[in-house]
Amino acid sequence: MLQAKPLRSSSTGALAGTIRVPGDKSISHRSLMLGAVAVGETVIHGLLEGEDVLNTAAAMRLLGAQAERGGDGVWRVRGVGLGGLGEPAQVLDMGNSGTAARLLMGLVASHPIICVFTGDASLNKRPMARVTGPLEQMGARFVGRSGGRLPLTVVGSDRTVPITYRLPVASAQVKSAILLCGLNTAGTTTVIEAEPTRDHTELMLRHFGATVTTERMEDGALAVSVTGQPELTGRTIVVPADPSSAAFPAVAALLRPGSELLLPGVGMNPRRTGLYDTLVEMGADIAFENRRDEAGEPVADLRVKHGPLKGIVVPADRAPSMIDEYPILAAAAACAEGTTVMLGLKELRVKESDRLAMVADGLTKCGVKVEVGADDSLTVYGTGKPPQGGATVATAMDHRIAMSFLVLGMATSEPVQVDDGAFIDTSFPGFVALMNGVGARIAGA
Ligand SMILES: O=C(O)C1=C[C@@H](OP(=O)(O)O)[C@@H](O)[C@H](O)C1
Ligand SMILES: C=C(OP(=O)(O)O)C(=O)O
Repeated sequence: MLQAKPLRSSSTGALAGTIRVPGDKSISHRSLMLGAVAVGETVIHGLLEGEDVLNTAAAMRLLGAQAERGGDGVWRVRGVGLGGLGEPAQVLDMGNSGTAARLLMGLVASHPIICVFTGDASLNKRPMARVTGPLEQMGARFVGRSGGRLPLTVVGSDRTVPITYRLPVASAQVKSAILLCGLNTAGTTTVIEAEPTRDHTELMLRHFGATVTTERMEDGALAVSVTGQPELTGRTIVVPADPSSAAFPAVAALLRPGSELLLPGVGMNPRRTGLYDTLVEMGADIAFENRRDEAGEPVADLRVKHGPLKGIVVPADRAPSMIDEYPILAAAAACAEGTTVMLGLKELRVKESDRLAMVADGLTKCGVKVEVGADDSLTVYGTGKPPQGGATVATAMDHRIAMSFLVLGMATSEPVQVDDGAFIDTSFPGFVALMNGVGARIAGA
């Protein structure tokens, strides 16, 4: 259990400089998992060394792969080959990370081994039936608590069967769990998604040598198929800076008069950039410079300058491309002029915390008028003036809630305190030092 770490963020002057945001969390998890089932060595540059990803690395070692950081900061994974994962002698503790738990359950399900998964108090509340259901259809078995929560035991099988599965909820984690089980299953496994979710699993599977096809169906949905039991070969991976983490310094720069920040090499996969589209629609001055591809993923250097923001309506169909960015968007909306309406936020209720409730409560405490709709929408009434602040906000073991309110505190009349900043290390180690290095005033409270 981490020690609670209260933090206080006070109003700042202009923010200026360059922030090198750490590596993409989604891509980092996947690079370790696929490296572990490939033949030969995978070399990973820029792996996120956050708690969530370090838990994945530890789990891959317990399953028989080698995964180590070299003295040069580069990670090297020596894989066991597809189908070669061994039964772990210990419980797989995935900490705070839904991605690690759900994707790894999929990967081990097609191996004849038994794995016990657990997590921290936040992860053990999150729904797992969304992955255990389809994986059971493929032939794995699960034994655990009622209600489909961790801790639970996966009884894997080397006789899994391919399925065609239509996602009942827009989730890249569910899609990926099924594709990763399909990877070691003879035949073709297909996942149909009505709304496109992040496609890092598909891109990386191809990079390692698997055949993955994407086909548009008559109703507009996408059918993503993986051909089972390919030969995967170790690769070099360059992890881009995480657009979900870059969102925090980006919004901070937008809010503070006179600011200009450069954020180099940020991942610009179109399935991840909904927040940036939204901020530009709100009037933000963001330049996407030097657009290029790095190891199969588009990246750009973001130059963000302060300027006024106006309220807008954010449509529900944009949610999958900015699902983790609503807390920081809400902080921006609180400082904008006019009303921002965010539609289709039901999934926010099952993240590290109930993000819809936590954001609404925290903003209310900071003097911002908000409404949560019965349709899981969030309306934030911005006045164009700095919100009051002067409150302590609860974070409920949620890194993104903590960072969002620390950014808000840079712009409020009185400081904003968060009850616990310890979980920031799950996704953005070094956040406080990097932000203070460009002019923020975040300190222990
Ligand atoms: O696949 C992934 O790496 C992720 C998918 C999303 O979750 P869902 O699939 O539950 O929407 C996102 O919220 C999470 O931070 C990372
Ligand atoms: C939801 C998140 O991650 P996970 O589902 O992996 O815990 C997140 O990082 O915002």
